[in-house]
Amino acid sequence: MTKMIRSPAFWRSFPIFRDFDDTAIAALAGISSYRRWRPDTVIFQRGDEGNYMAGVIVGRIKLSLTTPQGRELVLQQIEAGELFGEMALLDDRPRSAEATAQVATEGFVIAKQPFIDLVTLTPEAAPAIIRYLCSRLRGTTEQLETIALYDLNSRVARFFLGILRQIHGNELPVSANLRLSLTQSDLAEILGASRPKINRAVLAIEGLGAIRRINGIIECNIDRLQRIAEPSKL
Ligand SMILES: Nc1ncnc2c1ncn2[C@@H]1O[C@@H]2COP(=O)(O)O[C@H]2[C@H]1O
Repeated sequence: MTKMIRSPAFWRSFPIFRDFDDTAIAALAGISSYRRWRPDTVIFQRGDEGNYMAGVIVGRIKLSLTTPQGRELVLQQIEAGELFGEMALLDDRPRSAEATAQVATEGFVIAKQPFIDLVTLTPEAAPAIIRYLCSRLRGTTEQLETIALYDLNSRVARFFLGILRQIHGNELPVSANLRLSLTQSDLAEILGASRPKINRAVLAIEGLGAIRRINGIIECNIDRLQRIAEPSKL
């Protein structure tokens, strides 16, 4: 695995590093170290000092906020090929959310000061980081829109369509199959609702013929999902 994080192709598979030149890529390999996190490990807490950012090679990290009463909002789930913990590193403020490994996860960390030095020396870095942060802000806007403006059936439908777009791009087929590695509790955390309510919404969507669950696979009827996702278009 350490061999893998020395390879330029590995680094360029992370969109933020795609345009880095060979020197910068070699430097990245030199300032990063391999990490392995067991399931349920809290990697950092909100408010901690942030002296590294991290990336996922295999597995899944949850970024979330938790109230003192234990209510949780999942901001994002980070999968292979994605980074997290870059904000505290870039703005010199404490961690803005908690990071937890949801499953056995392998990844790497990049120490703060060497990364800042590298960014200062790499002209491609600033535009790449700006693009990355813009895409994160767009994700947050969509999440806010979904939670604030849509009822739960629409939220679930929008969630399925979001995953299908990650797989197929914006031109979705008429129907597509999904295999989710998430439980209904995970879905409840992501969509900001209780598990029983998510269960009712999934049943309602199934009752409307937009999905069919067979042996862990979700068969999606895209047109019906889109109608539920955007009820005003009905
Ligand atoms: N709104 C958000 N959407 C997605 N990811 C976020 C959001 N806010 C914070 N994060 C990530 O959660 C991380 C928490 O630690 P950092 O603040 O260092 O960096 C943060 C980002 O990587």
